[in-house]
Amino acid sequence: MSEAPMRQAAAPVYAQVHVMAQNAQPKAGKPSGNVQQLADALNNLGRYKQMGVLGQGTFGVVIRAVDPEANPPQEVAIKLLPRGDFVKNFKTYVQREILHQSSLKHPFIVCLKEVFLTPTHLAIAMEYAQGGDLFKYVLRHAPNCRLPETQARWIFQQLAIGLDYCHRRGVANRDLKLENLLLDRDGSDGTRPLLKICDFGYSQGKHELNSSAKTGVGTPIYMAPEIIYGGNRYDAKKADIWSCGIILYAMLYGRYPFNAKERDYARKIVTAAYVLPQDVEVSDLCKDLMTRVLVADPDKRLSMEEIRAHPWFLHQLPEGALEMNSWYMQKPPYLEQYMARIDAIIEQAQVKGNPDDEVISVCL
Ligand SMILES: Nc1ncnc2c1ncn2[C@@H]1O[C@H](COP(=O)(O)OP(=O)(O)OP(=O)(O)O)[C@@H](O)[C@H]1O
Repeated sequence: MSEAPMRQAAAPVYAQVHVMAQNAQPKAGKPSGNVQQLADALNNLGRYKQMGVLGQGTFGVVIRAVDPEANPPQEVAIKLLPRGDFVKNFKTYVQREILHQSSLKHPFIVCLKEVFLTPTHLAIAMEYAQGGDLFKYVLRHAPNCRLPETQARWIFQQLAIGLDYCHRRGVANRDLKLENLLLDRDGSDGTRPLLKICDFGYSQGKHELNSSAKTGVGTPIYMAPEIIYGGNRYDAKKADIWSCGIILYAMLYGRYPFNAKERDYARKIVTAAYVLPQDVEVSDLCKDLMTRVLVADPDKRLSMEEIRAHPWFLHQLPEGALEMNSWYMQKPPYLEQYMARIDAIIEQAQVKGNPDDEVISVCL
C-alpha cells in the first residue's frame, strides 16, 4: 500500500523562500502568537476589535476580529505579519498574497477587504470563513475521514469553478491543499458549506503565466509530477489541476494517494503510481474523472474545460454555475488604482514603526 493516512500536510516548499525562511526566521522573529501583543497591535488601529486567535501559519498569525463600523458589524480574519526584517525577507510572498488575491473577487475565493499598517504589523483583513478548513472538515467525518461522494462532488465543483476564475484572471494558486480551502460554515446544521480558496502567497500572476513557471513551489504530497521531475519549466495552471485531483482523492478515500514517508514516493508521483482503494465505494464516473486528472503527463491531463464538461462534474451542478465565471469576468479588475498604495504600504512595512505613527490603510 502506498497511500498515506490523513495528516496535516508538511509546510509548502518554495525553493527560494523556503531556504530563506529557515535562515531568516530566528533573526526576523516568527510571530509569537502572544495574544496581548496582537491585541496591542490592533488597539493602535482603534477600529477592529479582536475576538481570538485563529491560528499561526508559516508566515503569520491570523486572528478573528469584528469591524464595528461595518453595518451590520462584520466578523473578519486578520493576518498579521511583523514589520521590519520579516516583511523585508518575505517581500515576494507578501506582494503575491496581497496583489494577486485582491484582484480576485468571487464567491469561492476569500475576499481581501483591507490592508493596513500598524506601528508593529502589516495587517491583511479578509472575509472570515467560520467553517474552518477542509482538512479539519474531512477529519470530522469519523471514523474514516471520508466524505460521501455527493459532498465531495459539491466541494470539487466549487473548487473547479473558483480555480477556473483564478486561471481566467491569470492567477495560478500553486499551493492548493485541503488546509488552504476554507468553508463558510461547518455544515453541522445539514446545509452545504460554500468553499473559499485562500492563501495566494505562492501564486503566480498574469505577467508570469505567459511564460511557464520557473520555481518549484507547493506542498510535496500535492505537487504535480512535472514540478518534482524537472521543476524549472512547467505550466502552473496544469499543476493546480493535479492538486485538485489529490484533493478529490483525499476527500473520497480519507487518505492521500502518495506517502511522503516512503523512500520512493517522488518516483511514484512522477509516474503517477497510485492505487484506488478497493474498500471504498466510488462511482465509475468519479473514478474516470479522477484518474484522468491524476495523469503524470500534463499534456494528457484533463484541462479545466474538460473537467467542466465531464458528466460527473455536471451531475447535480446548480443551475447557472457554469456561466457564473463569465459574469464575474465582466467586472473589471479594479486593482490598478490601488497598486501604488499597496506597494507603498509594503515598502513601509519593511521598517519598524513608531508607537505614535498614523495607521495607513487601503480598503480593497
Ligand atoms: N479567512 C479566514 N477565515 C478563517 N480562518 C482563517 C482564515 N484565514 C486563515 N485562517 C486560519 O488561520 C490559520 C493560519 O492561516 P495561515 O494562512 O496563516 O496559515 P496556514 O495556511 O495554516 O499555513 P501556511 O501559510 O504555512 O500554509 C489556519 O488555521 C487557517 O485555517
